[in-house]
Amino acid sequence: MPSSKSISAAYSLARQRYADLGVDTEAAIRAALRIPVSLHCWQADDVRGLETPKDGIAGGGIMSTGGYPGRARNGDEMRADLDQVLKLLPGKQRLNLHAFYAETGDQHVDRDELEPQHFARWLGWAKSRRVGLDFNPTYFAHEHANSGYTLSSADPAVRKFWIRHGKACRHIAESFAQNLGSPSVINHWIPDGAKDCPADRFGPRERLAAAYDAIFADKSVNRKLCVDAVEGKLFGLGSEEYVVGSQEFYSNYALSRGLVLCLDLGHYHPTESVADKVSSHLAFHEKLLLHTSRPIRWDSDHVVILDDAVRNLLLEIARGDAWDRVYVALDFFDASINRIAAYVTGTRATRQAILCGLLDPSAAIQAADAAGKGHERLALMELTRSLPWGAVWDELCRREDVPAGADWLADVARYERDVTSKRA
Ligand SMILES: C[C@H](O)[C@H](O)[C@@H](O)C(=O)CO
Ligand SMILES: [Mn+2]
Repeated sequence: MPSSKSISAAYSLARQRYADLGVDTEAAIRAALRIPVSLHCWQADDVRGLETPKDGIAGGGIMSTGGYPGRARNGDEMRADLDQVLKLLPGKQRLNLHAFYAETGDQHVDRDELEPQHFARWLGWAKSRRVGLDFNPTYFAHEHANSGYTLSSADPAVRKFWIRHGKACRHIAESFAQNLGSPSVINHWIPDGAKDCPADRFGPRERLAAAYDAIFADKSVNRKLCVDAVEGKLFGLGSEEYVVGSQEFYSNYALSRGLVLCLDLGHYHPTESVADKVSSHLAFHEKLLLHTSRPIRWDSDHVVILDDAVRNLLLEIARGDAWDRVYVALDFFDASINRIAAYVTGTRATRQAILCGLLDPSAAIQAADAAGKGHERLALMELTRSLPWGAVWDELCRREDVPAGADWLADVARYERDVTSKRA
């Protein structure tokens, strides 16, 4: 358990070490704290949603596995858990809600009839915590998703149902933004696809483009408040062979319609570098939404750690000075470990990657490169791996009055003893 004094002492040595490389740690700390990270609400309850009591897992292309006790069972428990999580995190956080976390009491309200009032309790919580809200339509875990196709379904009734849902969600996101004074990023992801070779790859994609056009045709929604994003992937559970909303589909769709493109670290072939995609997309797209996640062999949505994929992604944003062109959000769900610790680990790792990006001695590295000294560039890049960023991180935590190092584990243990272990 590092004392405040030893944290400050280690920091002052680290500060000098970075200064020698032309890096201002004070500016990096300030910037790292300012960048909002949007916490996904669905780690709290294993992506089950609040609509109706569910015994099973959420159907539709994603799955949380594990049986660690203490998952949140209702909105109040989710919010209590999130309060605990927020106490352990430095910096600015947002909350990312999914539509099936609507709270409608005893009344059944189907997805196409959702309104801002059904999220009043979430909004009240967000207001009192001074946290911005982001949003997602829930195009899965519903009888109209059972065929494996939603917005791209060949059945016009199914398609229209989901179009109405998408439209309803945009109004909800807009109202969050109006009430909280901060634009709400709404991310559209659908599970549509085929387990095996489809007979027709064209039809679903043409229908999907038309369905989205119908959703985004609603000009009564202010696109400065409701920031629309679309998220593709390579494959999903049950859509191993064919994903209608592929990366290529969404890249072209977002560009041609002026929407934000979402890149999820779990959505590509394991050898693809998402970091390398950033500069290609930002040469054409105005903004990107980044989902930090951790795929292990497949899109398994493991808790984010400070691995090369996450570090390189945020480093790329730093080197391109593209902080105001990205939204950073989390996307993982692990039911096999304490869920509060999962949140804290994943959110801290994401913010640590942001800090590491901001601490990069890019100017020195780029100067070596420009001088044709590839060996110096390489050596400096290697040096960054052993620079004392951890001392800067601890200082950042100290200034925010949140536990440094792994001291937060004691708070997690206390909360588990007093709260989550008592849940049946
Ligand atoms: C629950 C989210 O909508 C989901 O995780 C999505 O963002 C995704 O990545 C699906 O694979
Ligand atoms: Mn995602």
